[in-house]
Amino acid sequence: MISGLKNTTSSWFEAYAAFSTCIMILQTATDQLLPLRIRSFIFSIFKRFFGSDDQYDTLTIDNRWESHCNELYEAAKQHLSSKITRANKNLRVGVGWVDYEIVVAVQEGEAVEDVFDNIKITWRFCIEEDAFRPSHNKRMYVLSFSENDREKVMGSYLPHVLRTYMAIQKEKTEMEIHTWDRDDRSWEPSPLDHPSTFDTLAIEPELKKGIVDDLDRFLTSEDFYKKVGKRWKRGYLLYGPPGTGKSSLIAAIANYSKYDVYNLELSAFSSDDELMIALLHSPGRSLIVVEDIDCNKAVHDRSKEVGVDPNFSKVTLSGLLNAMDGLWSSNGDERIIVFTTNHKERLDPALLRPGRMDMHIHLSFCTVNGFRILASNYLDVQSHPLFEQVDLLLEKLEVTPAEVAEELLKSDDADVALGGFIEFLKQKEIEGCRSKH
Ligand SMILES: Nc1ncnc2c1ncn2[C@@H]1O[C@H](COP(=O)(O)OP(=O)(O)OP(=O)(O)O)[C@@H](O)[C@H]1O
Repeated sequence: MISGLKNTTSSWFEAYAAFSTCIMILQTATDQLLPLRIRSFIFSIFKRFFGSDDQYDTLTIDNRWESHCNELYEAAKQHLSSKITRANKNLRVGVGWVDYEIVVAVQEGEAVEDVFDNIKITWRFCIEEDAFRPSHNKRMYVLSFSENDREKVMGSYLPHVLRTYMAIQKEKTEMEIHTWDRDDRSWEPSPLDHPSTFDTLAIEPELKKGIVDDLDRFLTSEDFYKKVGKRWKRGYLLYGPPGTGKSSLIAAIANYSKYDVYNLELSAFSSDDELMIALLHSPGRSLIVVEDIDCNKAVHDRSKEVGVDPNFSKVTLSGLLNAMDGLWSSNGDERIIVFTTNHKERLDPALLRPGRMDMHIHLSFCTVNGFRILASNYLDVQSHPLFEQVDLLLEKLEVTPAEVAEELLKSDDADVALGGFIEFLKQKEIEGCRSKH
């Protein structure tokens, strides 16, 4: 009798195990073969027949919106990472940039549950592959919820997700620098890792104040820009000799505004169209930088555009200007664009005409005030008996802040470093370094 019962029980277990295996195989097959949108649709039909009376709506948040970068996608990504719980079994891990912390994200198809104002929302991350152009794979978040909650989801939940993302963006301390990946046709981020701030910048106090005031006005003037019907954008042209702090000022602007940098290396683009795509794919709250714009032949010599073989065309000045105008008229808000050049006089007048760049900022050789800032940064001294001698020499000679910084770095001992710096300046004087007057 007991052995009979055992037999029955074990056959039940065997049958159950076989059934579970079939279901798992079927689930894996459907997961792999059917796109998530179709799976969600089938799921909603099953729910309708076998589940409660509730019907489900789905919303898809693509990584691009009409060829622009979709910030709601970035917001969703950030939101989901904070909603992962022990119930989630299929996760991805990687290393973040801040302190090399372990970062967790969901695998494709993994459901993440969220509750907001008594409504339940299920999220899934999904990739739609483009078999012919893998670099064009679409990434998306699909959220499903009871159709009765649609208004709450659209009117309160998604704005809440976006607002939270924006608030975190404004507070973040680690900026990113993005470079254009031609194969992937997307921006590749890496840490900016440039400690320059307006406090460490060795430039004249009035100039510094002028830049900071302009930035403050810009960053807090959303309503003003709306009122006067202007796009919320600002352009700066930084010019001056090498080593006078153009890149340092860009990093200071990024660290101050908390905007990520998008580095437009013009030679990396094969055509004006690609440049336009890259610009349109940059998100709002970004600092778009074109460094050494005078080094791009087409950009300072429009005659070169004539007769260029279209199959091998590179970026042209008109292409750059069009892309900028396209960006200026796009909907994405809050953008700063910065051009740098060592030779402003070589730039095409089209780049300099009023309205193109809002502020032209001249960075020049180290002044006495600039030297005081560098001495404080590098040696932690605010006054020193050798300062008088340094001041007299600096007033006569053209020395870049980069040269000063390099000399001051040579010793932690202020007497030694300043003594060495004076020797360096005297040597320059003997060698006939151009004097300022
Ligand atoms: N105005 C400045 N204030 C503080 N540090 C500066 C300044 N200018 C230069 N430096 C120092 O010199 C280094 C090089 O300067 P930076 O790259 O910013 O100059 P640049 O004008 O962009 O030069 P280039 O035209 O060659 O790109 C910086 O990392 C910084 O240490």
